[in-house]
Amino acid sequence: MVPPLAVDIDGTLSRADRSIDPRVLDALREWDAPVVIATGKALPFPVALCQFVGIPERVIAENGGISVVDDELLVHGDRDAADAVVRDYEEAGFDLGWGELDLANRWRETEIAVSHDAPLDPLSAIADDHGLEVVDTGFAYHVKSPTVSKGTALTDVAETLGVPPSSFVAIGDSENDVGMLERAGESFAVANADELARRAAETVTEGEYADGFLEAIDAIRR
Ligand SMILES: O=C(O)COP(=O)(O)O
Ligand SMILES: [Mg+2]
Repeated sequence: MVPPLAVDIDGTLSRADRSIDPRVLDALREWDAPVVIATGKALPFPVALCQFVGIPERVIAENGGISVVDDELLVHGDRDAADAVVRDYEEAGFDLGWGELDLANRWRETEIAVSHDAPLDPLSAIADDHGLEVVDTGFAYHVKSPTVSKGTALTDVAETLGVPPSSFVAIGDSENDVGMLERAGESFAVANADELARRAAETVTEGEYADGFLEAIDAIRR
């Protein structure tokens, strides 16, 4: 029997350019236990990934701000708080860096994503003033509640599935994965992972990106 899997998208199921490595699609579909897709992306992205892969919709989105598992929706974060940070950031002369049609935030309900091209220092200072924090996923900055993470969401999702979070294997690549890497019973960081994820994971794979993911699930199966 394989254990339930909690897996990040960008940097873990993807190639370096953020495209999904097609080899992971069948690997996820064939995994013989629950798969939870856990991402910083807004909810429609992991839901669509589950549908296109052909597995039940079990997802943690927005870094734990919102989750779906077996027909149940769990909401933890507060988009209004993040919007107040955006207002102050824009009043100070900065912008989120996504252009006019901001698809990164259009369907986001509990936090705000900011482009890596936007300046970080003023964003961190303003978020701090509002009691929020900024996490860097390696692909974007996310302004979020410090009490919400993929780890706190994994605890709730696991409860809904009727298993402890420690029954999961978690695989990720960045600081937004630390909470779930810590709560899972077994954890892997892919070789391209940032320092915080590498430190939180029990094992760092030799392969980068999806190569690392495939290596990790092979190791779990053995
Ligand atoms: O949306 C991001 O910035 C990163 O997403 P991820 O959590 O799937 O790596
Ligand atoms: Mg990632």
